[in-house]
Amino acid sequence: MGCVFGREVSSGIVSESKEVSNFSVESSSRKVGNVSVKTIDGDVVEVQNDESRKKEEKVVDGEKKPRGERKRSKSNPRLSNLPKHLRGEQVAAGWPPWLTAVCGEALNGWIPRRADSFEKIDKIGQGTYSNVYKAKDMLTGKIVALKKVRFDNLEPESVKFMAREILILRRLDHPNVIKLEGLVTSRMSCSLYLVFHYMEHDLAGLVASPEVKFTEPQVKCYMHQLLSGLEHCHNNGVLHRDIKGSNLLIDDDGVLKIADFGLASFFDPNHKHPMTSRVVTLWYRPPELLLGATDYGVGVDLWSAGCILAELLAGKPIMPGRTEVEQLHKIYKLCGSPSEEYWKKSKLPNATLFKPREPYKRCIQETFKDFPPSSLPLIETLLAIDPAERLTATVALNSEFFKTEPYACEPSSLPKYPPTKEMDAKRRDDEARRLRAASRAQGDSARKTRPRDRGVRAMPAPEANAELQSNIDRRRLITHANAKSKSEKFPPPHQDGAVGFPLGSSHHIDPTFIPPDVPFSTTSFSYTSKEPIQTWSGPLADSDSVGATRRKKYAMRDSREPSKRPAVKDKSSNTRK
Ligand SMILES: Nc1ncnc2c1ncn2[C@@H]1O[C@H](COP(=O)(O)OP(=O)(O)OP(=O)(O)O)[C@@H](O)[C@H]1O
Repeated sequence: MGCVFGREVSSGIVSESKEVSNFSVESSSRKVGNVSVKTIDGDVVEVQNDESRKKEEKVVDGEKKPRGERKRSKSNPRLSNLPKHLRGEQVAAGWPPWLTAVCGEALNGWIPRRADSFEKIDKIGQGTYSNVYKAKDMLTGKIVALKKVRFDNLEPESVKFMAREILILRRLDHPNVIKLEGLVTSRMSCSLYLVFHYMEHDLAGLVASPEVKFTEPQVKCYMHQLLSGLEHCHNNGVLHRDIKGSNLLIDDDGVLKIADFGLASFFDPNHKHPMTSRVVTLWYRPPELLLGATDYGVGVDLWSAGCILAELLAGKPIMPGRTEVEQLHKIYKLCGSPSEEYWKKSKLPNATLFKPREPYKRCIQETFKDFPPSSLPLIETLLAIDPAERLTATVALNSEFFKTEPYACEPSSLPKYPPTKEMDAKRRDDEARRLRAASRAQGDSARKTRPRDRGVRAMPAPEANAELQSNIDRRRLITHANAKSKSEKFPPPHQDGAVGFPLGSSHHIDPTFIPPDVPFSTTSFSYTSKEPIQTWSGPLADSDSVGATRRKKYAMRDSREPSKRPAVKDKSSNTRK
């Protein structure tokens, strides 16, 4: 239940909204008990019970708020504000009404693509709330990526966040930002597919690949593209809030595109709204978010960009923390602890919990002494503890790093890599694990066939994050609502026990958890350009425990989902996204 069946009136995206109105369609609404059924030309397009409809109206549509809560609101860039008659035209064109209600503006000029006008080739990615497929567009012959987004159309928040991603993607238009090329709605499932240009690689996969070692011009080339994409997002009032290697996609022409706007948010530096601090994958999360900031800006993305720059030069992630507490200590150890002035001015919610007794000294120059000298001032700026000192993407693009020889290479001159997605690295791990198991079965020591430790993948932050039980519960609700699509199910509640990470502690980080310095003395690293890339992420463990870790990780894949969208589920916090 809870599915909305979008009527597929045509295939192909049209560029003129006029064409949309050419469809003549009869629509009607009727009530069966407390359930409303809407039909268009005899097809059921929406089934909702009164309760859920009220909830949805209250949240997603300012005009329909119940009496007493109604306010004449100004145009809110976070929501779609399409006039009713245009919405009607969109419904007539085959868009599900709930979708036009939440992101009608983003649908303008488009009509829905039919699922059967694409041929699925392979599953190429699995995200927190999506599966991504390589597919062929049967109309154009183009290879595309189809991102199947999971959501429940009766859950206003779930719809709202899905809509936000679409609205944001439609507002951005830059060579270094992934372009949303169309939407597919299907009668058969509750899912919606987002159509993107197909990208062969992602930066995390390239960094993890044993064959790849970037030169300075290549690092500059990727960083220039990343910062250009970020500059565009920020200038258009969008914070990405999840910059990390696996969200930086690269095509065979070396073009980098920022992808996955699932956590992105509109922001207006002149009209600030509190936002959730539970964003950005742990290793790339800036200190202010770990300290609970809800008033932040472009600095969060710039911090992540600084982590990426250092990672590209080091060949491994620079601060792979396993918990929020450990992450913060890694930051203090490398970047120094916040100054007294910063503690005073920032008034961060978790400041009292995390103010070290003795200040930590900043040691970026010593730690990265073998990096190209022109990279150090930029790393220093991007990894400034005070977000105000990180400046902007535009300033970073004008830094000495890009003006000093050797210059950035052209994207087209970058090597042509074999497919190297994070997913490919996972496949490599699985294959290595299979080989180990086979050799163990033959009585061989598993350690003899152990592949490079480098294959042991990082635990992405959402997995390492502490989760709120309410988030998990909410996911379960969505699961039940979506029970139709079997393969998309989340694990039943009893399997959540396999997660292995503490639940219910996201805003309550137990300071007693900090062992005096044990985790931190083992995580220091030094970089020399001559060193081969070594084990680059995740805790080292013997082969057996590696197997256990991976089993845990896969068991966690679904249960970690809530942390990806903390504000959606984190009812205990007063934050808005
Ligand atoms: N346009 C694309 N071309 C090729 N692969 C893609 C494309 N978009 C996404 N992918 C692959 O699918 C994966 C998941 O996509 P995406 O990050 O957008 O989803 P998500 O559910 O938000 O994931 P996550 O939880 O990892 O952030 C990506 O890491 C990437 O490997």
